[in-house]
Amino acid sequence: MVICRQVQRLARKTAKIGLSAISSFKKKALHLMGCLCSKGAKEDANAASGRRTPPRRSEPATDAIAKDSSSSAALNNAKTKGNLYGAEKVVVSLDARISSGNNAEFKGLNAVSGWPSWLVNVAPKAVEGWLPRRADSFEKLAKIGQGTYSVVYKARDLESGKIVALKKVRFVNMDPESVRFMAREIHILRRLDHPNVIKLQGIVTSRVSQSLYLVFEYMEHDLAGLVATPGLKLTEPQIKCIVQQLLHGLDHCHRNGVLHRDIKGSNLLIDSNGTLKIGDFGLAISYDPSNPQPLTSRVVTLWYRPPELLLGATDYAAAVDMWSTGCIVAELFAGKPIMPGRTEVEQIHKIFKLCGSPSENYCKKSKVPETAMFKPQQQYRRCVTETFKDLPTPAVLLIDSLLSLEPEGRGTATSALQSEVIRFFFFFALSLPSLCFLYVCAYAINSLVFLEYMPQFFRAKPLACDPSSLPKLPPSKEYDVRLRQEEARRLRNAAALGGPGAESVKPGNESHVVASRAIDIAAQVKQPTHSTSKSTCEKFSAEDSVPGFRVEPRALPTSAQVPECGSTWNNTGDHHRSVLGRVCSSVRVARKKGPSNSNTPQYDAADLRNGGDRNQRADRPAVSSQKKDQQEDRGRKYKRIHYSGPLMPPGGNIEDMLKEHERHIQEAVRKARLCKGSK
Ligand SMILES: Nc1ncnc2c1ncn2[C@@H]1O[C@H](COP(=O)(O)OP(=O)(O)OP(=O)(O)O)[C@@H](O)[C@H]1O
Repeated sequence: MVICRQVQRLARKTAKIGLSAISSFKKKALHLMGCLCSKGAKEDANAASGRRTPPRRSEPATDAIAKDSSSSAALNNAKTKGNLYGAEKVVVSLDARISSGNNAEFKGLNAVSGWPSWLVNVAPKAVEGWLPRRADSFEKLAKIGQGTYSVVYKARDLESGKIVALKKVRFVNMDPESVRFMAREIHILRRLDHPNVIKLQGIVTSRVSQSLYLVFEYMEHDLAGLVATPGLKLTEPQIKCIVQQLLHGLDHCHRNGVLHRDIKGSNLLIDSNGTLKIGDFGLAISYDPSNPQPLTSRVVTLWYRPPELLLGATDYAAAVDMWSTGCIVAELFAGKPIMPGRTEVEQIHKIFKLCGSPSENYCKKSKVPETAMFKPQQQYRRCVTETFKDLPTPAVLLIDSLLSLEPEGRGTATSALQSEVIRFFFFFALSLPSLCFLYVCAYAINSLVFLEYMPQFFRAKPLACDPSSLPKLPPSKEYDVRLRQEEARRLRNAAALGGPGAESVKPGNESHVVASRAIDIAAQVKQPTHSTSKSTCEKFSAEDSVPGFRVEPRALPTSAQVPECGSTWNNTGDHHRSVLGRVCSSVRVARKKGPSNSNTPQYDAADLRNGGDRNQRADRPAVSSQKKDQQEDRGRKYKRIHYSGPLMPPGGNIEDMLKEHERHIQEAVRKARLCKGSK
């Protein structure tokens, strides 16, 4: 009887699960339909083929994506969030008119609703169904982050009393292309809804500046800041917990046809409860695996960029995010970035040194003809397992699979999480003795299907901890680490030069203690933070300063550490330090020697924010070298054409080029030293 009842209950539960699975499948299908006609992807396609997408004022880049959010479901959703996005009454009245399909009328309504015309004219769908929040309904508390295109503030929502993050995005002369790319970010954010993906809560328009504020839930930490916390060593269960959340978030993005294309520590935000959320969808794009479109290869921050993108691939998918995930997993265990290349050339060299030279098959399969040229003369053997031999075996297996040169070898976020499903299956089967045959099946499936291919990372003990068991620390961000480094350097320079400020760091002086403490802190910082090309963002308008909080323009950090190439990583190893940031752009050097990229895809303004200027942050040192130009003319910056393609001239020799490249770096470092000495 008991067994009978249990079976009945089980049947009912299964039916429920089945129904919810069907409805979630329907939802996903709807999402997918939305992205099938993604113009974001088309734009990338145009960019890759060298065509410039003419600005179409009535049809923004992300128009098609927005069809999804313009559905009555999305509007209903907006209604439920009436307070956040505007008064419910107004949204309801919008609903009727929008559904009439009169776009012009909608634009007018939006203008009436308070959206600036430069936004509704270019990207009406981005804000469809939402009403703007007023800037004065927030109180800025502090600047907490700075990105390439944005400044992030901690703020208080005066209506709800909640603490939020305001990401301020400024546009240059309301350039329609930049607005369109911004709109794409908004579209993508509105489509995603998952506990491990940052939620866009609303948009604030500013009357006094040509900018928008995106309102997000406030997150205390980012992973880059956490990893760089002096003295902090994450335990294996904590690392598993972080990676698991990251994979869940990525799984949601990929299932919804979104590639993030910038997975890195500073974009993985963690709140005070230990919940990780993927943030910064500025480079994200909608894609349809069944109808792939060429995409720009100039995405993903250099250290986390997969080999195929470095080689100029334009046909790629979710595997690019999986490579970055592999770099993150290894970084969490090693306590520092594993492949901190200074240039694209150095980056690909580091990859080959760790993951082995590409095979003949890889070169043949690669759709980028230049791949074969990158085959180093000296054959590198893959040494991922040796390099990480001190790490737990399941972790090494996971890293090894995620860092596959072949994108197909990296698996998917779903497959990386599969072992979890199996664990659940085990539990389920064990809890019902009458169904113990399921246990046998589960075991058989697991050993046959997964044991060989799946890293058993999440199944092996120790298991992932609960997010609430992640370290409780004061708010820490990559930005905080940078500030600490900058302050230490400033004090160090002042002491060395004996100039103004030197007095305050004389021994015996109390400030000296402060200075040496700051230097200590900088010395303790385990990981270099990523300098970004914020030349333009560093000029703050009066609007940026808030009472009691003055925002000072800051110099960029110029030093970072570089571990020995090919060295073995462990959790305790000392970090090699080296001077960076003064390196001339060897990428430019390489390109100067190269052909005039005749057979290289040209990326036009359509992808500027995406693969062009925005991505310059990826090539950090190269960015620094361009900083001056950018300061000179921000407007012109948006007109520059960037391209991705061969890093080497046809017939060139990779070894010679690397030697030449190294020589240029050494020369630049020597010059910088001389310069410093002569001051
Ligand atoms: N919701 C949030 N809560 C707290 N801090 C945040 C939030 N969103 C972003 N930040 C902080 O601001 C920084 C910059 O934000 P974000 O990455 O979104 O901007 P970006 O211009 O795209 O930056 P980047 O060019 O570095 O990718 C992040 O690294 C993070 O530390």
